[in-house]
Amino acid sequence: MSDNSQTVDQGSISGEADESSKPVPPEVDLPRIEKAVREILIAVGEDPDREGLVETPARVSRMYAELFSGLHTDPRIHLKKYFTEKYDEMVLVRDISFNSMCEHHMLPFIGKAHIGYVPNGKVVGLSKLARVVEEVSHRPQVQERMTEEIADLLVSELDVKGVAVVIEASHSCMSIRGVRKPGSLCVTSAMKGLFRSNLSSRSEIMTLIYGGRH
Ligand SMILES: Nc1nc2c(ncn2[C@@H]2O[C@H](COP(=O)(O)OP(=O)(O)OP(=O)(O)O)[C@@H](O)[C@H]2O)c(=O)[nH]1
Ligand SMILES: [Zn+2]
Repeated sequence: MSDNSQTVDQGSISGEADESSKPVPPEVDLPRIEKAVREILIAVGEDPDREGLVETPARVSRMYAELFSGLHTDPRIHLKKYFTEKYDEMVLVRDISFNSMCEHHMLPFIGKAHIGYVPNGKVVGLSKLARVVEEVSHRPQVQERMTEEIADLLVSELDVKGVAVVIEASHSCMSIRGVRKPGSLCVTSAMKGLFRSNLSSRSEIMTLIYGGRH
């Protein structure tokens, strides 16, 4: 077990540094997670002191710190910096890959987000949309809420004329356990402003997202 200092053990195996080298948010209680993981190992009938598992609680605690890092960040900051442009046509960033954790089972759901918007004078750097996805996905989530949250952020921060967020993901909780349906894909969309009110804008953005691919 590590002490309370929140410092991150760099790991003893070379090449293992990527996950553990990320800064851990000060709010995350690594020793508490370690303790809980050790308890789970005992509860499922494992010996947490056997060689292969000795480092597992510490490793899993760092992993959760990373997977839930979005609980301690504010994605709005990425939308504060924008460019004033006259461009008032659609902008689409397609195929933004993400991984999130379903809040029902704490298992990953993995997929792609597509974000389209029509600016109202404010245009953001394209990477900022991916940064928003990163932060919103690194929380315990359900796909529908994640989709709405991204759309709402663009409305509130950029005052866009319209935003369309489409997310497609496969949920491990449906493939590796329970109903066991690998290959099923969940598709959600949130349409705001003119994408909600104007059918032709809506079908145009869907064509830009899926055109020629399905
Ligand atoms: N709507 C929605 N459901 C989700 C999401 N992630 C997981 N789920 C579902 O959450 C539900 C939880 O159902 P419960 O009946 O409480 O839990 P369970 O007994 O483990 O359900 P099964 O998965 O059917 O075995 C399941 O149907 C999951 O497929 C999500 O992002 N959105
Ligand atoms: Zn689940």
